[in-house]
Order: sequence, then structure tokens, then C-alpha cells
Amino acid sequence: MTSPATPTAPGVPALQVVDVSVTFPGVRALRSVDMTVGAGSVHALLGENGAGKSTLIKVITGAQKPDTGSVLIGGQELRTHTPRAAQRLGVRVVHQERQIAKDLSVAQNVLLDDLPSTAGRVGYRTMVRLAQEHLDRVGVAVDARALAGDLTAAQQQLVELVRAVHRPAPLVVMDEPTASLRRSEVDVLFRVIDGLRAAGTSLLYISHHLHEVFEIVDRATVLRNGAHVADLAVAETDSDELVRIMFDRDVAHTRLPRPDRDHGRITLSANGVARAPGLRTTDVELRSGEILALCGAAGSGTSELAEVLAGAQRPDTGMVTVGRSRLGGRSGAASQGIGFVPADRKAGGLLLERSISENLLLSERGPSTWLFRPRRALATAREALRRGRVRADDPQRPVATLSGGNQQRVIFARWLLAGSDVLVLDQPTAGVDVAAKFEIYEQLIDLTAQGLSVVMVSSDYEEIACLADRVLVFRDGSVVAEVDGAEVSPERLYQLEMGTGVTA
Ligand SMILES: Nc1ncnc2c1ncn2[C@@H]1O[C@H](COP(=O)(O)OP(=O)(O)OP(=O)(O)O)[C@@H](O)[C@H]1O
Repeated sequence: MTSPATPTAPGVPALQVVDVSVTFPGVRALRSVDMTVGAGSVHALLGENGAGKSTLIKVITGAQKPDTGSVLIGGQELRTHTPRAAQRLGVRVVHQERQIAKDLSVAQNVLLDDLPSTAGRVGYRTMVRLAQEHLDRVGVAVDARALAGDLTAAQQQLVELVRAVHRPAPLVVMDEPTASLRRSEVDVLFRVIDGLRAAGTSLLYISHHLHEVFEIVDRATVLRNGAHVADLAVAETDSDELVRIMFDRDVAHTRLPRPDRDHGRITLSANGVARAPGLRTTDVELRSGEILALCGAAGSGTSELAEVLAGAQRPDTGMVTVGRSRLGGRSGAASQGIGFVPADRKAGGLLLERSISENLLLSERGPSTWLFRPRRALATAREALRRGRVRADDPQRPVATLSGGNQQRVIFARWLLAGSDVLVLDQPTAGVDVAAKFEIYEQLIDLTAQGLSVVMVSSDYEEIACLADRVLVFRDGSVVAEVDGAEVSPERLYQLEMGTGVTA
């Protein structure tokens, strides 16, 4: 790729954070944090759930005013703490929630920030040519004339990245950019990031995936309990050391021994279910004590099947059976013993303004009587928080005040409390730190030994290899392969994803 003008003057760091503190009611989220990101460097922000990573990102991108301290972008101080001011200094943000106009072309999306002036001055064909040049320069193989809504989720993210960097920028900030990307899509994203780094742009990103840190990152800053605890060159450390620094203790973070599980009666089955446009006619059977993984790109049918199995969406054809009865709608499914952890916890999982304890007790099977027994409810909530390892001092605070990973743990704790027979999980450990992730795995292994059945959509091959008894690989709305748990490995899943070694 040709290199744009060097975004930062030689020798000047892309970002300096000096003595930044932020306090929320009852929580010191950041304590005198210092951090430097060099020019042309890929930098990771690491730490357990609640360590303060998102808060620091918000300060850097102008979304949160610090109580004390300062932020310098390319040597210039951010004086007004607004996203617009940060953008003027050259901070570009690619948010986790896609900000794509699906009804517009890729070209219009790439040039979205310039549109009023560009549209006034140039015709559509020139705009397409300009956008295609930007896409090609950054190395994103997408046609500028395509409709953005027709792209995959991963391609939409890349288009946003091109929009962010189509003018030279010293710093691009991404919050967990690989969450829910499949491995081949991560490869493309990393190639693009590599090119940006070579052209002098720095990237700062939050990650809970250590193997990715070792692939792409130059330096890492670790936060613990709101404080900066380490700054390391990734080439000079290893995952054991990073994990020890993050959690201040040794933490299991490699594959667990695979237990031999006996699978009992059929607990959940789908016969001939289809739902336009994403899911073609599919049959599935799940047995008690079994963990079934659904593996495939976004839009391949995995999440669509999970929603149908959880009663969150009605199939156009076919039928889902729980035990011996037909599955009811969403609330019916809960009373039939099915717990659902959706991919989008904000849309489908949590009532953000309600308290943590209300969110936990919400799904208790049968009519809720908690209203009339508030003390008992609170004690139950506290116990569920302890078992679900949610870091929350006060269950009566709104769930919105928890960090992202702790919100995910609340949803999980809710279904454990409800005593579900079947759990349908869509990206169950997205945003969850590595220690909590392995605690969740241990809980799932224990519960399946007691007869729980699990259907799990995951884009984390290590997770699938660690847990699944059986894997259904999806492409274009249909199952294209079925793999036995004993034969599951990240490498094999990668081959199947790429379409090499498909056996069914
Ligand atoms: N709006 C808020 N009100 C009150 N407390 C908050 C608010 N936002 C964050 N916090 C608290 O600040 C602390 C840091 O949260 P933050 O979201 O920055 O953590 P994080 O490292 O990004 O975690 P995660 O990995 O789970 O996303 C947590 O204790 C969190 O509960």
C-alpha cells in the first residue's frame, strides 16, 4: 500500500495519558493512570473485567471527562473533553456496534464524514473511484459500488476502519475488534492493521484474547483495579506472565481436560426448522449432558438457529420440541427450562436501568413472588452473584453501572439460578476476561455432568475445542459438516471454515 503522510511528527508519541483519574459514585474507575503509545505501534489495553479499560478508552476518545490529568494526541493536548475535539486531534474510533448506513453504497459509507461537501462537488462515479482507492490502499477487498447492507458483518467493520483512516490519523481506537469475527476474518483484519502500522498509524485496542495479542500487538498496558500496573513489550513476555500481572495470581488459561460424558435422553430437538432469510431447513437433536457447538460466520445460520431453539424467534416451518412438548414462545421457553444468553446482551439480555438483583431474578421459573419477599430476594441475588463470580458491591445498583464483562456474567448467573435444563448460548464468553472464561467452562462441565444440555454458538475455536462434544459447521444457512468432539481442534475448524476438508 502507498503510505499516506506520516500522521505524527517524528519522535512524538501518538498518545500520552498523564495522571488520569476518574471516579463514579462509589467506584474509583481510574487511579492516576499514565500510558504512552508510540507512533506506528499496535498497543493492547489488558486487564480483568472492571479493571478500567473502557473508561480509559472513553477518556482518550473524549467521551468521558477525567477528574484529573491530561491526554495528548500526537503531542497536542485534548483541552475540551468531547468526541468532536478528540476527532479534530486525529483520534478515530471504530465502535463495537456497527455504524454503517446499510441502505447506502460502500463508497458513500467510506466517505460518510465528508459527504455533504463531497456530494456537492463530485459526481457518484468520482466518489466511487475515490472510495475504491481508499479501500485498495488499506487492503480491503470490497467493491465500492456494493450496497453496504449486503456485506458480511466483518466486511462492514473493515469499511468502518477505512472510513476512520481514509485521511491520515495518528491514532485509531478499537474496542475488542475481533469479538465474533471468525478466524479467516481476523486474518484479514490483522493484515489491514499491519498495513496501517507500516504507514505510521497507531492502533490501541482492548482484547481478552491473549493469543491474538501475541500475533499482532507490539506493546501492552495492563490495568488492575483502575491502576496502571505494567507496560510491556509483547516480544519479551509470555501469556503466563501477562495473566499473572492482570489478575495478581496464577489463573488457569489453557485447555481443560475433556471429561467423558454420558449422553442421556433427547432434551431438545428441531425438525425441519427454517426461517428466512438466514436459516434453511435444519434438523437437530440435543441430549442431556451434551454440549453442541454451532460454528460459522455471522449470518451463516448459527445465531438464527440458536434463536429458534431458544424460542426467541418462531420458525417459518418445522417444529422445536422440548422433552415431549412443543416449544412455546420466549417466555414459554423459560418455563420449559430453556435459558438463553443472546449475543447482544443490550437488546435481548438485560434491562440496563433496572437493578442487578432484578435482572438476576427476572427469569426465575414460574410466577415471580420476589416482590413480596424483598429480603429473601436480595439474599438470593447475593448468592447468585457469588456463584456467578460477578464483581458487584451492591446488587441494588443499576446493571448499567457494571463493566461489560460483569454484565455478561449477570446473564449467565441468571440462568444458573433459574435451574435451566437446557442453555442456549450465543457467544457466551464475549467480553469476559480469561479467568472468568475458564470459571464459566468449569461450571458448564460440572453442570453437564449433572444432566444440563448446552447449545453454544461460538467463534472462539479454542472454546469449542475445549467444550464441545459435537460441532455443526454452518455455511449459507445450512449445516455443511458435523464433527465429533474427539476430533475437534482449532486447526480442523479453520479448515472447515475455509471450505477445505468439508465432509458432509
Ligand atoms: N457509569 C458508571 N457508573 C458507575 N460505575 C461505573 C460506570 N461505568 C463504569 N463503572 C465502574 O467502573 C469500573 C471500571 O469499568 P470499565 O467498564 O472501565 O471496566 P473494563 O476494564 O472495561 O471491564 P470489561 O472488561 O468488563 O469491559 C467498574 O467497577 C465499573 O463497575
